[in-house]
Amino acid sequence: MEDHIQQCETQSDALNQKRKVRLLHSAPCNHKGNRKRETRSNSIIIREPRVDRDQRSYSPTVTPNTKETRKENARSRPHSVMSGKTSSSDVWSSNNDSVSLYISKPGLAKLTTVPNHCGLSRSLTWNAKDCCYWGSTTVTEQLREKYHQRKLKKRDQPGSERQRSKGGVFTLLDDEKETKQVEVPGQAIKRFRTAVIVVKLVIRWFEAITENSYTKTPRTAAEHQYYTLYTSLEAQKLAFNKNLFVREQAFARVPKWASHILGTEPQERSESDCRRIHALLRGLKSFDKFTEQIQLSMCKSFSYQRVKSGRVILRRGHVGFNYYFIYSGSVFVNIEDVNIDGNKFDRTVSVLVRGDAFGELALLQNIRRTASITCRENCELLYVDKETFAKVCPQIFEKEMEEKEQFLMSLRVFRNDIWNKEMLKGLCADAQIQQGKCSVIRRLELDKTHHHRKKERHSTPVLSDEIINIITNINKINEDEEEEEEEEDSSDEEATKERMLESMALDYRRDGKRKKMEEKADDNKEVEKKKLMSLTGPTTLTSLMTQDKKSKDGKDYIYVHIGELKKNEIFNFYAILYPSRAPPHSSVILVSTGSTLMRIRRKVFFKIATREAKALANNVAKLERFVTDEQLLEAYKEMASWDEFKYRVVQESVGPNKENLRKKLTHHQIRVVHERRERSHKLLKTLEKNNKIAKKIEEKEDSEEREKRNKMLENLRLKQKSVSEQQFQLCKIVRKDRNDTVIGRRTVTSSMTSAQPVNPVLQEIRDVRDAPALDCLPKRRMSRRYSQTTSLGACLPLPSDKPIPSNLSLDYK
Ligand SMILES: Nc1ncnc2c1ncn2[C@@H]1O[C@@H]2COP(=O)(O)O[C@H]2[C@H]1O
Repeated sequence: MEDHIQQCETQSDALNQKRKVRLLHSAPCNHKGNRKRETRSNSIIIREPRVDRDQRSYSPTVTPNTKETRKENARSRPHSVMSGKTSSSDVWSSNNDSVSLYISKPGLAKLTTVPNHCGLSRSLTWNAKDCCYWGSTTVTEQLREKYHQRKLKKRDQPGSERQRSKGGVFTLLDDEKETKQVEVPGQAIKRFRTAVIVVKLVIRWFEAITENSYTKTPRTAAEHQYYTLYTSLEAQKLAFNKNLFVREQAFARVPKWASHILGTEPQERSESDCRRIHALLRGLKSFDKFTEQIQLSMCKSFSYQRVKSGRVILRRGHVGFNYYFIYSGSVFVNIEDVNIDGNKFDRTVSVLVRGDAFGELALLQNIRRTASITCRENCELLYVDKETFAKVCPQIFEKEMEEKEQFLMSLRVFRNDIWNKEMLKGLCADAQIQQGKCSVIRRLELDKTHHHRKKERHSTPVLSDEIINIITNINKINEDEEEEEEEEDSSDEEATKERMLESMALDYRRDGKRKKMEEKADDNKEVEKKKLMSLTGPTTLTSLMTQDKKSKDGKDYIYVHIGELKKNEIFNFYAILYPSRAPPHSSVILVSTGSTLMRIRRKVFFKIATREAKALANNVAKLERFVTDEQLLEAYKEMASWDEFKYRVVQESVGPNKENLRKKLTHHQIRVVHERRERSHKLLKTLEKNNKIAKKIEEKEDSEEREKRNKMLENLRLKQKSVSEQQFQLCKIVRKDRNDTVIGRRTVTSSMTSAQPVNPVLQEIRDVRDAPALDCLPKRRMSRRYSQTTSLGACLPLPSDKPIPSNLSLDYK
């Protein structure tokens, strides 16, 4: 806009130099002052206007609408020309130096000149009944001077009527009544500029807030690893984000029509609009739990918001105003935690995705936000305000609360006689329902004898990288801590246990890949990450294992899957209640795989529980049976030896693969191969000899000899047959040794492998098969050459001068 104005100013300066005021009128206006369609026949062009100061009216010079005048007008017309229909109160203006047209009444036009520099404006009026403004003009120096003088004069006059516009542009009002109210075009531009500045400032302010939200908010470990993986291009290449290709994602965008409806005021939304929005949102998990009536009333008042990845939507401790639904994208739920050193840090407890909702706790209980919500991916949110929420939602949440209460009542720990309704309500209010499966993993310390064995194993009992959120630093529990103190403090153990639950909604696969990315990160990031790690402890299985390896105690740990959490079971209850009393084997990890959990905070539990309730919990917890470390170790040993046995059997029956073979080839073996090769040469020579004999016999013609010859031929054929047989077998063995997957006739049974007793004939054939090549090749390429040579071995030459009888099969290829 500013550029445009600048351009116009330059143009008008140029026109100023010509000292010419040009006003062009062409198409006539109708009686309302609106411009009629231009018809050449009756249009007029007004040029070189004369301003009659006394009459305050404009007397244009009328020139005929000829071809020449039109051409000249076209040339002189600046870019800033505005044209179009005029109506009452329209202001046409191009820039501050231009003469503008203001239609105050139908058929009455006011001309306002606004000199650029001195800030003066001049209103002129003329009858614009049949006129249309087509051009721009400039105020002459002389005119400007006069205006200036007149302005000063007017200012000095005590009773003079003078108005000062908001934009600071003066409007000299004429004595005549019709010129009293004049809208100054320059003023409009000024206002526009002010508006632009305000908008710019607001945008900058928002940007600053957004920037703060990104940079000043400390990230949790989960956030950090997510952004490390999925924000850098390099990382994206390495980590394939399958979610980007999930079908649902393609459709999970609020369509344009819906965002348009959601952008309107609630009172402007029609019944059908609400129905359409309702149809769109049906199927969202947390939306579906409301009755249709509530859903419709929500649709009436929904607002729509897009939030970019990394933005903080809610901050813990803030006052709650809205209740949010996630239409697309996902968010992190972060709470504050305390680490071993007593430092506070943010920890991701959950990831909410499309269909989830958040922000109800603060509204329902009239408290501050209990957690911070940060955008994980770009999100589309729909939210209702506090008032609407208060009107429609509480019934639903009451129902949900009842369900939670019912569930708690079904548990032994929350017996009716000890836990009254109020207490249960208190628990349920804070409790979160979380989705996830619950495999229980435990860290097991291996003894020295098993340290060795473990290395031999080719599979570990650890589930996989999916098991990520691990409890740590169990050994550092301060055992002297008083029980009561522990109840109050959110101690390390509590944090540890909470971290177990953390695992339930995170994307473990991605987390697992984090380590690789960490290695690639720059120094600053490394430092940051180390700081983060020191706060939160390792968050991936890989990092935990690395830590275990590095630990100075020299102990060897493994992670064992010890079972599944069943319905109505409480996870590691005793250790959660009394961390200091818990045996060291309580290093248990809960791994999410698909069930629904209710998560009660230990702190809240102790806050609400009475003495009896605590005693009851204690009793229940004591009934919990965990396998001991010894039992686990025993089971592990058995498993390890079973694994070893299986491995050995497989090795023996399948034989060494190509890679292993290459590694295992010793000098001795190479020598053996040489010897075999020589023997195969000998065999070939014998074959050739036989062929020569056969030729000689054929040459002899007498009948006596013929019989002999026939016999010999028969013998030869038999020999040929046996050779081809040998070659066939040789092929098979060679292929088997190459570890090829051979289909149909090529398939070699395990009876042919080295693990089986060796047939002397086959042994001979083996000699042949390994004949060429291994000697002259570098070790690195041996296996390849080996395969080449073995395939060559399958094509050993046969006596070619006699056609092979049909009964001799060479169908071994
Ligand atoms: N552990 C959690 N799991 C999932 N959502 C949570 C958890 N803790 C808090 N929230 C949500 O985060 C919101 C933060 O604001 P509120 O306290 O209003 O309401 C909170 C819940 O909706």
